[in-house]
Amino acid sequence: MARKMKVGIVGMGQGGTSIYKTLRSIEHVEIVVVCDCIESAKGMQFAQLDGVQTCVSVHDLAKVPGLDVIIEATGLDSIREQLEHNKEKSTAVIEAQGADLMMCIIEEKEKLADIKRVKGELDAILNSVQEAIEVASIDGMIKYVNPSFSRVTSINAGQRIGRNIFEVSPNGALARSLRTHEAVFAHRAVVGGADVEVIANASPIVVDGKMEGAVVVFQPLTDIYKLMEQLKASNQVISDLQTRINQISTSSYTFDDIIGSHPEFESALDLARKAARSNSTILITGESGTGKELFAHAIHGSSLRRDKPFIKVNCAAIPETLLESEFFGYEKGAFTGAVKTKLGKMELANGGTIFLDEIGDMNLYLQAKLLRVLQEMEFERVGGSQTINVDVRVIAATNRNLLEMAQKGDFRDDLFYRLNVVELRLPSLRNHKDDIPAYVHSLIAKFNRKFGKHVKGLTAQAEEILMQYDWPGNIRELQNVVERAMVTVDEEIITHKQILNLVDSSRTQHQEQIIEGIMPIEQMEKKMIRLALESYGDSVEGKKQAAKALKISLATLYNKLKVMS
Ligand SMILES: Nc1ncnc2c1ncn2[C@@H]1O[C@H](COP(=O)(O)OP(=O)(O)OP(=O)(O)O)[C@@H](O)[C@H]1O
Repeated sequence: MARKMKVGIVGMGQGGTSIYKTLRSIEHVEIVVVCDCIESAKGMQFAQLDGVQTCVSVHDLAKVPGLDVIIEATGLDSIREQLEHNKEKSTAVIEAQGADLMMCIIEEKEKLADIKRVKGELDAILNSVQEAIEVASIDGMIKYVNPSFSRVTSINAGQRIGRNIFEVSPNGALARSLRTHEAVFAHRAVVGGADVEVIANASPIVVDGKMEGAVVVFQPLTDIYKLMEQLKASNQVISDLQTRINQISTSSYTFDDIIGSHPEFESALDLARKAARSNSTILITGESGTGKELFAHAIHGSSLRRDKPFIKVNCAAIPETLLESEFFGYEKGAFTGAVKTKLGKMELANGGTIFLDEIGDMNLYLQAKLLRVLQEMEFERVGGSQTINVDVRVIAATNRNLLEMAQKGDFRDDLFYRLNVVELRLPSLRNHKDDIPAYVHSLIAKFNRKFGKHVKGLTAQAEEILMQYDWPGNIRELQNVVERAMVTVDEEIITHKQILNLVDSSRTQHQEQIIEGIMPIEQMEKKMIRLALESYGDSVEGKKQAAKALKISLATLYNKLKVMS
C-alpha cells in the first residue's frame, strides 16, 4: 500500500476546518498536527476529539518531524514566512487554494482506484457467466462482448466490437431495445456464424436518468433444452417413485382378521395357514364374496414376505389390450403414448406376492406368458429386449370353474395345473351359516365404531331371517345388509322388519311365519340350543348346563350339535 501523505494545517478557522474535514476522509492522507493561536477554535476541538496533535505556535508545528505538506490556511504572510524559516527542507508549504486543488486530485485518484476495482469485479463476473452478453452505446456502436458471446455465436470480440448493431443485427433484441428505449423479453433469434437459435433479453442502460446504451443477454436454446431435459428426467424419477409408492401396498391382514369356525371353513383356514409358510402357488376358489381376497391378504401377511409388496391385479377389470403392459410394464417408445418406461405389476411385486384376482378372465395369449413367468420367473417389458428376473409368489383367485374351462379349451390346462399347486376352496356362506352370528357380532362392533352408534344386537327373529336367507352374495352381502341396517336403526336393537327390507324376500323362507313370530319347530330347536350354548358357554361344563336347561341328556345334545354343524 502507498505511504500516507503526512499533513499539518495552520489556521483552524472556517477555511482550515473545512480542509481538515475533507482531508480527514481521504484514505491516503494522515493529518499529523494542526495549529491555531486560539486553542478553543472549532477546528482545534475537532482535531483533539480525533486524537490529532494540536499546538498554538507555528514554530511547534513546523518542528513536527516528517511532514510532507503544511497547509497554510490563515492567509497571513507573516505566518507563511515563519513556516518557511522553521520547516524541514523536504516539507512543502501550500496555501488554502493549493490545498483545494490537491484534495481534488487525491479524490479523483481515489475514485479512479474505485472504478478500477469495480471494473475488475465486473470483468470477473462477465467472463464467468454462461450467458452471452453484448453492450452497445446509444448510437448502436458495439462496445463490449463477453467470452460467452464468442462461444455461443462463434464471432470473436475483435470482429464484433466497434461495429454498429443496427447494421450487423438490426432486428435483434439489442437493436430493438435501443430503438424503443424499452426492455425486450424472451426474444427468439438465430445468431452468429453457427446459426445458433437463442433466447434473448435486452434492456436500456440508463445513467443519471439518460439512456446511454443497451445490453443484451442471451442463451442458446440448446442449453435451455438441456436443462429442460434434465428437469424432465428428474420429474420422471419422482413420478415413478410416486407411482411405486402408490402401487405398493404391504398387506396388514392376518388370519386373526378372518372369522369362522364351521368345520368346512376351519379346514380351509388350516390349509391356508400351512400354505402361508411355504412359497407354493395357491389357487383360491369360491363364490363371489366368500373371502378369497381376504385369504390372499392373510396368507401374504402371515408369510415371510409380509414386509414386501402385495400387489393385486384384477384380471377382469383391465381391458385385454392393456393387460400385458399392466403385467409386465413397457419400455419408453414401445407404442404411441409410451413416453416413459413403466414398471409392470410383476416387477412391482418383486420379493413379495402378486394376487391375480379373477384369473379365469385372463386371455389365452397372456395365460401363455404368465405360464412362462411362473416357470422361470423371468419376462421382458413390452417393447423391451432385456430379460427381467423376479422372485414373486403367486396367489390366484376365481369364482369360475377353471377345470371345466380348461376342459373346454377356455383356459390353458398347463396353467391351471401350475396354479393349482394348493387349492383353497372357500365355502359359500350358506354352507357355514353357523358362523353368521359371529360375523354379525363383529360387524355390529365395526359399524358402531364407524357410525358412532351403540347398537347392541338384533332380535331373535331378525337373526333367524339372516340364518334362513341363502346369501348369494356371501359374506360381502351380509356385510352390506348389516351396514345398511345400522344406518337406519334408531334403537339399540335391529329388528326383523329392518332386515326384511334389506334382503331379497324370494330367497327368505317362511317370512310370513317369521313376521308373526312363528317358526318351524326344527329351527326353534336349533335356536334354543344356540341360545343355551351362548348362555352357558361352549366348554364341556357349559354343554352339561345347557343340556340341563334344555331338559335333554348330554348325549342328545351332542347328537343334535352334530346334525347342526
Ligand atoms: N371369514 C371372513 N371374516 C371376516 N370378514 C370376511 C370374511 N370373509 C370375507 N370377509 C369380508 O367380506 C368382504 C368380501 O370378501 P372378499 O373381497 O375377500 O371376497 P372375494 O371372494 O374376494 O370376492 P370377489 O370374488 O367378489 O372378489 C370383505 O370385506 C372381507 O373383508
